[in-house]
Amino acid sequence: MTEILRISQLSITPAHAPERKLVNQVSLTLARGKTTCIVGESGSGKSLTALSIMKLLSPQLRMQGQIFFEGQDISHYDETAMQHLRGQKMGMIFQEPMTSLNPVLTIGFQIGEPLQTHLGLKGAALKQKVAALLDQVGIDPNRANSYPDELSGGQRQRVMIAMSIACEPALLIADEPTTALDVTVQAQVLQLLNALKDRMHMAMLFITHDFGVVADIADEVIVMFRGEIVESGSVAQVLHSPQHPYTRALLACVPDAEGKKVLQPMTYDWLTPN
Ligand SMILES: Nc1ncnc2c1ncn2[C@@H]1O[C@H](COP(=O)(O)OP(=O)(O)OP(=O)(O)O)[C@@H](O)[C@H]1O
Repeated sequence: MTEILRISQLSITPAHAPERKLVNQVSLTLARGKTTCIVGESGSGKSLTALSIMKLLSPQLRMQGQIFFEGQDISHYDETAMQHLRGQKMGMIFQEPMTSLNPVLTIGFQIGEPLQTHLGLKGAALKQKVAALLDQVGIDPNRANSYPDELSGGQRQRVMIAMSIACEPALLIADEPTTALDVTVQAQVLQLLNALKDRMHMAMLFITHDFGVVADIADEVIVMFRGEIVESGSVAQVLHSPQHPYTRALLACVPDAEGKKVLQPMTYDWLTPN
């Protein structure tokens, strides 16, 4: 296993309330060519964990712990050092591409930006690489001059994917990238991410609350509850023999064969009182 990222004892608290642990003592390792899914209900600390890797936490939050990226401790990197990593060595895609895409710039220009900034590409070489990236994510390269609002939701997410993989990052973080898409488009985007991860041999950290998605793409699974990891293991272990009552309760919410959600009342009697 080639380690790409290791988080050691990550804790995140509001600056004004250091006793309130939003993320508590989280440790995890991501390997090259593998997809690790973080699952958990809303507010369990999934996004904060992902944002802390990129050092994109709100200034109102404080982070403790260490983050190693390709063997380097990046916990104390300043903004300039992080800008060098972001978009080049680490890519990130979010649930809603319109919040990240600029509506007044063409998609070709936006896909080209990281290539200019990090790799110094310009002119014909830049145009050629943008066309190749569009093709790679399943968009006709002739659409490079389109604006984001001329595309469907699924196509916009494909543009975001093209931007995030443009410099062939070692790590791709995907925070609920398919939640806003309809089921068919969701399956296509998952398939695309999986294929790109394999082709480029990236480590992928994929955040979701959907065990159907986990079953489709995960190698490893981490279950978070109230800021802590309650269970982790291979996808087979966690999905087929979950050890923790919270994981079992989450799994019980997965829709059955007819698509009906079988909600089980969740009890928290396994929680130890603080
Ligand atoms: N800037 C902030 N200041 C204070 N609390 C915050 C801040 N950002 C997030 N939180 C809190 O931290 C907790 C974890 O948030 P996080 O966004 O990581 O959850 P999540 O598991 O990703 O949820 P979701 O699936 O809804 O995105 C939540 O209780 C949230 O309200």
